[in-house]
Amino acid sequence: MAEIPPTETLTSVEHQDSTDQPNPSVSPAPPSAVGINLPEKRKREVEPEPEPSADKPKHPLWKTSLCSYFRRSGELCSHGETCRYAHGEDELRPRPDNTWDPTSERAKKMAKTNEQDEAVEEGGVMMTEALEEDGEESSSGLSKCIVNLPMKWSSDNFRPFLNEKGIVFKSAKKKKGMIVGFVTFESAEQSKTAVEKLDGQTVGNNRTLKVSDVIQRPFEKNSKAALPEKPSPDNDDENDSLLSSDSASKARSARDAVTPLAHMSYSDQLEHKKNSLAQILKRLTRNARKACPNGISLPEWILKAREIGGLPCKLEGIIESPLVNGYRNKCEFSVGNSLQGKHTVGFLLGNFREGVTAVEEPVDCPNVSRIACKYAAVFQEFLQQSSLPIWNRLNNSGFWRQLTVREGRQPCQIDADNAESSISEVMLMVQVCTLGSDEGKVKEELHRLAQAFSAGSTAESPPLPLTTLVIQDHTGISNAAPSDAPLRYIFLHRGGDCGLEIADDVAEPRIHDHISNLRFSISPSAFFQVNTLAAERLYSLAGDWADLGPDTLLFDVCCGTGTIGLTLAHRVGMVVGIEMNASAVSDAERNAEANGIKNCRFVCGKAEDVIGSLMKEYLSLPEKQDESRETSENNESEVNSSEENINSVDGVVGTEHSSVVNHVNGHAVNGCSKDEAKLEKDSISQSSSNPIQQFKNVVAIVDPPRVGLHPTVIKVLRTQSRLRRLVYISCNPESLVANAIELCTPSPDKSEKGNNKNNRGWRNMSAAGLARHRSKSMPESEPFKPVKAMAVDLFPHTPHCELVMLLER
Ligand SMILES: C[S@@+](CC[C@H](N)C(=O)[O-])C[C@H]1O[C@@H](n2cnc3c(N)ncnc32)[C@H](O)[C@@H]1O
Repeated sequence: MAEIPPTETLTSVEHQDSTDQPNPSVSPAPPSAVGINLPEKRKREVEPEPEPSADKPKHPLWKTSLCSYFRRSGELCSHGETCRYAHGEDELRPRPDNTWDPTSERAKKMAKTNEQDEAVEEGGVMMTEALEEDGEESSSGLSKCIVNLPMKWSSDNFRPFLNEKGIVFKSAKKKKGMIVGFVTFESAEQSKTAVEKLDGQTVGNNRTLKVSDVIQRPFEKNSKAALPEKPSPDNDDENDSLLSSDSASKARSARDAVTPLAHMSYSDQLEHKKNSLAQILKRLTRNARKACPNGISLPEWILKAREIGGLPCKLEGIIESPLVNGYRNKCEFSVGNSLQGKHTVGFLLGNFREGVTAVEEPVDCPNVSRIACKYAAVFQEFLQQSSLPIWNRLNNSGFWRQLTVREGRQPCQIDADNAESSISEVMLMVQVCTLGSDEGKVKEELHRLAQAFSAGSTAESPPLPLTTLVIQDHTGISNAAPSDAPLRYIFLHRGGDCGLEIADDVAEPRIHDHISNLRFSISPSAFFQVNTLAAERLYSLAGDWADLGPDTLLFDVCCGTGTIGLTLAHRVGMVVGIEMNASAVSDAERNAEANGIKNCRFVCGKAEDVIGSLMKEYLSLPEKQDESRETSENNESEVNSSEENINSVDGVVGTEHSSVVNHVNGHAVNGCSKDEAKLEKDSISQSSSNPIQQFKNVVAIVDPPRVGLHPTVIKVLRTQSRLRRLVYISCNPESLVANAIELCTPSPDKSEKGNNKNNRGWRNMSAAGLARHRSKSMPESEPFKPVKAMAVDLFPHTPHCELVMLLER
């Protein structure tokens, strides 16, 4: 485990990482415009300078960001030569992941060049789909991409623009949110004239247009007959969980796209992640300081932050992943055309909105197992001969969309050099869109596919594990399917001469994995951490920090298949798990039973809908009425008042959050519906007549999705005064920081609570700004304080990392 010496972290408020600055293009509206009464600006406290030392090794981020003082004043700051930040572009060095400080001229120039030129160099715009209009495929060479169009344009803006320029065309298409438009011509002459008239023209806000060839699909044959109807475009977002959006927006290889840190040694990767996390954590101190209401003294943790370089608490280090290569137990492979136009199963090289649909094979991606690569290759081979078309992201049409490979491991000592030997089960899930396809033909093709996978598995020696094949039917625009998308199951039983048996319409299949000697049954759509061995370390750390005992009631918020609660159940009196995905909840119940665990209850519902009632049910009990009545009444009124507050802000804030949740999960309701959640609420209130044990120690471990916790959940946790300890596990440190601002900032007294109705500027606020704003309406309650934090690397070779923070009060 690598420790962070406090002296190596930044020490001056002045010297913030420039990535901390709000994005200038989305700068928040001035306070007056959004009705926020900002407290008077606090006097900036001068923090000690780092000791310059010639023999000390340089900080890994040495001179990789511009000094904010220098940027503002153009002069050397008080640290002079010893400043770890660059005084000017000349001094600036690239970051360990080969990117540049995004606020530097160099990065801005590169971004512009990338946008305008790189996209149209040899590889075209990496748009490997052809435009098909009215069922007619464009003939080779008569389609062009126009790059660098305004993002907000749709076809309705694009076509009049072409007409205005006197361009004659057969069809033209442009999606909002993309910088690329597509035009098809009737003749080579029309195409030539368009290139002459458009290339190099400026449009909108000084955007220089480039005209490029669409990469054609030499491998695609007449597949029009099977094209389904076009679903309406409501979402352009691609959600390939492996694509590293923040590093390679247009990578040249799958390896660069999904494992952008793979060129670094593992110890350098850990150092890099730890330093990035430290920078993000400092935002918690800065924002909580800013949000602290006037007239209320700053909490001690903020005052003490200067002693640890501005961190809100000690960042204790980063726990390594036991497996560094081939660690992923789940890989989602997209189906698309490669840059050479071949049907390919692998990873997208960038974002669809930038015109990238090119998919490349998962070659040299060190996080993917050999087994997953092998099944991707088998599927790719199959697609070359299939009579059904692959999915076209541009037209939202086609049949074959995605392959997910999920692996289950036996409970054995893992040999890092032969990790594959522990993989005993494999679930293959193929996503298709059957809309408009002939059912007979679909059945035939699925049968052939099952045979191809079976043959692929037995062709290896020893044969690759293959437990089940699941077909997921999904008609949406993005590959992120809702958890209730229809499934068909094909069990593959090898036996006798026949090689396999296909059994349609049988009970939902599962695979199994092991954590802390427990066996977990996982259904196709349920969440399970992708790095099982590192997850085991994550959960045990969370358990250690939660200070558990037989008199502990543990709330496992966003519990998935119950992994955290079940692995810690033997250390507590009772676990209450909350999860919105119905399949995951039934997995959790099944897992409790299979492992003989009796002290767990799992509730299906959105945490924001059920947590208030659950806390009330468990924490307002008659036994300790005398001593707790007052508190519980207070809590009740606090929770109620927080609900009122939420409603008052919610027209804006709540809507925003739910739309994010919906967006992340792909669809409006993922798992339990609001009504089901309400039923769950009803069942909670009915069951409150049953005797429920009173617990002394109440702890919550929260493990939310990337967007973080819903504001209602934050308010319930904050205002439930019997909850003294909270362990926050996060795969997105930015949302942890935003949520912790609300949990840890002192609440304003009644007189200071501003009018929060006028929130028109919220869309432009950063997550931290929004959290500061929300903290103003936090009901009076004792804030938490950050006690310690630790990173756990679940995702070697990528910039991602889990972060755990202990909050107490
Ligand atoms: C990061 S996963 C953690 C799962 C589990 N703790 C584990 O480690 O396996 C987040 C989980 O939160 C669930 N989830 C997302 N939004 C939710 C909400 N609003 N309420 C309850 N659960 C939610 C997801 O379905 C997913 O299972």
